[in-house]
Amino acid sequence: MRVTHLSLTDFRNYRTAEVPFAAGANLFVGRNGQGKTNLVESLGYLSTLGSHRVSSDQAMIRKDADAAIVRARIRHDGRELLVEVQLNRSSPNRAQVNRAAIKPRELPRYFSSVLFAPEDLALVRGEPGIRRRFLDQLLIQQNPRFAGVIGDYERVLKQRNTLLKSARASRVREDQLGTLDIWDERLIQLGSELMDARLDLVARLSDPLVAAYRSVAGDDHHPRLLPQLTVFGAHVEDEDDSGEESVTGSAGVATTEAFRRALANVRRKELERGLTLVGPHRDDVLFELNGLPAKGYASHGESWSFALALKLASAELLRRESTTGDPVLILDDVFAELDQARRRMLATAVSGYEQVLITAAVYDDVPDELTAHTVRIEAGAIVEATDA
Ligand SMILES: Nc1ncnc2c1ncn2[C@@H]1O[C@H](COP(=O)(O)OP(=O)(O)OP(=O)(O)O)[C@@H](O)[C@H]1O
Repeated sequence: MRVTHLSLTDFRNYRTAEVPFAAGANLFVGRNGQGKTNLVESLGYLSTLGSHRVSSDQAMIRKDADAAIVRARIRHDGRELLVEVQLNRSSPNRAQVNRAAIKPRELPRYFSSVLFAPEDLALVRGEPGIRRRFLDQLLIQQNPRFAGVIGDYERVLKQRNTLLKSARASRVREDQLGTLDIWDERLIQLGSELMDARLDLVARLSDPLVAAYRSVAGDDHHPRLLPQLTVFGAHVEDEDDSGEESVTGSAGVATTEAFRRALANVRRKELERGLTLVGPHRDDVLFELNGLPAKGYASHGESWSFALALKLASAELLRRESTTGDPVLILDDVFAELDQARRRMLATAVSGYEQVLITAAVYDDVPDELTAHTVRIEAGAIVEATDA
């Protein structure tokens, strides 16, 4: 799929903007702080309902405005769609497809993009929550139904934690906590569905990741993704305190059963701490490079290649498995970080995509084959668009 036109209203530093897009590579250049990232961020938002820079939507609404509108004309399989989201300061966001209202969470059914930016280094170096969010976002892109599963799980988790906290405060005895069992069942059901989906996703990402790593780094490295599930750790901890190999993979034990046993094992601790200690909200996925954890061992360049390869692998998966076809690939501020050889390799790696959007402060950082359609941006305005 590809974007043919983007309209922005009060999005970040854009009052209004009308941006035409070409098929293939589109380069957005301009000095620092002019609005290049803002522009591609708007398209990232349209497909994931999130920003790669902020967790709150408020920052994306232009200062002094009440609402921001992102409207994109999309072409896929010979059909045109008008996809739109409105971010509101003081009321729920709204979305439309061809002027008909839809739930915002349905947007990934209509528009798909994968964005890579320097912030993605945190995928490798940051906290587990960043990796969980990455997996969940990809799950939702592949199947928007998961937004509901994840939302429900988080709600049940919150309610269960409230119950555990109040039990701790009033020192209620364990056997008086009948309602906890009811919450447990709901938590287990939703949590197992999420864990299974993440395990399956990680398995499907593995081969594309190896191929993508080779395509951007050229080295014969072996990147691996190893799921770390707290419910398996807790289950085996009881029999073997090392808990080492216990935490990776499903080891043939159904996640539902593992979750149930893990909750039973940690119940006393949970009542002491007033917190749910096992489940997908505490899981991680270990990124390994040549047998060593990337976090803490990989060099800056290797970590960067790992994060980039993960995003390219995601794009490949969406391309293979989704009805939306090729996602729009977005490379935000990427080329400045790479040496000449890697710039060329990346240009080759992305050349097969129907559309690639690139931002750069320095035109010469971007390989020639990606500069055919160049748009110059200054202070939240398109000042020039040229086709080679
Ligand atoms: N909600 C907002 N309202 C108004 N202006 C905003 C808002 N959010 C961000 N900006 C402005 O947008 C500008 C940053 O734009 P952007 O991040 O797109 O820069 P860029 O062109 O990608 O720069 P760089 O090359 O440094 O990455 C800043 O001047 C910032 O103050």
